[in-house]
Amino acid sequence: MTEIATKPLFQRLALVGAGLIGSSIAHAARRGNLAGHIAITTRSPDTLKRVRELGFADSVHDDIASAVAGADLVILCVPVGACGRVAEAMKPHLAPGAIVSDVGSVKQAVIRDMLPHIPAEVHFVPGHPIAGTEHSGPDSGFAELFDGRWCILTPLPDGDANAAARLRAFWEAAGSTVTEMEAEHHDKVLAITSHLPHLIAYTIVGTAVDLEESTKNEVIKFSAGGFRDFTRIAASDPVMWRDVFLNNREAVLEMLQRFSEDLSYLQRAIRWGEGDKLEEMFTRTRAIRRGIIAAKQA
Ligand SMILES: NC(=O)c1ccc[n+]([C@@H]2O[C@H](COP(=O)([O-])OP(=O)(O)OC[C@H]3O[C@@H](n4cnc5c(N)ncnc54)[C@H](O)[C@@H]3O)[C@@H](O)[C@H]2O)c1
Ligand SMILES: O=C(O)C(=O)C[C@]1(C(=O)O)C=C[C@@H](O)C=C1
Repeated sequence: MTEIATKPLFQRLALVGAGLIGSSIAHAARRGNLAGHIAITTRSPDTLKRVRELGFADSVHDDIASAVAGADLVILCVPVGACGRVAEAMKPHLAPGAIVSDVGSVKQAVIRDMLPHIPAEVHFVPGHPIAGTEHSGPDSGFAELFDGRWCILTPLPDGDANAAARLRAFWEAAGSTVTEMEAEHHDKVLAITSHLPHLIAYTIVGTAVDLEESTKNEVIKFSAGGFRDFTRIAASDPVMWRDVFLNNREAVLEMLQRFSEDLSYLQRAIRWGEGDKLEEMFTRTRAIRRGIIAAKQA
């Protein structure tokens, strides 16, 4: 159970981007009384209209200047490739002492793109909630998204410790368990735990779709269990994931190289009938799954 704060942690929370993550933060902030006022802005007029209809913000702005003005916490919830441009646009309107954060799935590229646009008297604390779904847009958000999930902060080495502590308190009150990491390490870890699995899902579903017509029909008809899980992941937002791969190129390519080598090893074992090698690998991976479940129950 998450607690409801008696006094809001922030006076005015400004969210830039009202998709799955932006709208979920608004819902979670409302649920926990985390902000005295929730202001939202986003790029498309259709999304702005929908956010007004859904009513999860106190004010909805068609310009970034009025949304971030007077905010003591600003969180960018846009695709990682757009973070630099958004930071540049909001720079002149940020209040001194404000905390600026983001939720991008990649950290080094976001820091590289945003940092030049952060005024000296504003505190930049990058972040990444490890929580999501395959859905996008303002209708997809919900208050419970972050409950029991990790949120990784990657504070800058010379950043303000008090600002990081305040952002940590915000995410904890939103239901998350917060940890800190260096941005480079974050990008490596997420490349294998999140980015590569998405790339594999996109590939396997694409391969199935490219099969000749008769087989394809069978794939759809009998898609249960394993393949269905891949189709869920492969339904994730194309723009978001395009930006993730373009902005975490080095780490993803490194993990992809290692993955390809391991796949070739299994391919060889199948070709030469080396059942012991297959069994040994599958036994190791089963133990990992069981370890994850046991850790969750502990
Ligand atoms: N979806 C997930 O599972 C997940 C999980 C954790 C973090 N993230 C990160 O959160 C961020 C947002 O992802 P999402 O899932 O909410 O995506 P989404 O597609 O649901 O929403 C993106 C929002 O950003 C807006 N937008 C796009 N470009 C913009 C710009 N230049 N200026 C202003 N608004 C702009 C869109 O209109 C939309 O409202 C991404 O950086 C992503 O890497 C996503
Ligand atoms: O649960 C899902 O659908 C997700 O893909 C969430 C997921 C992940 O890979 O775990 C996706 C991207 C993020 O940056 C963080 C979380």
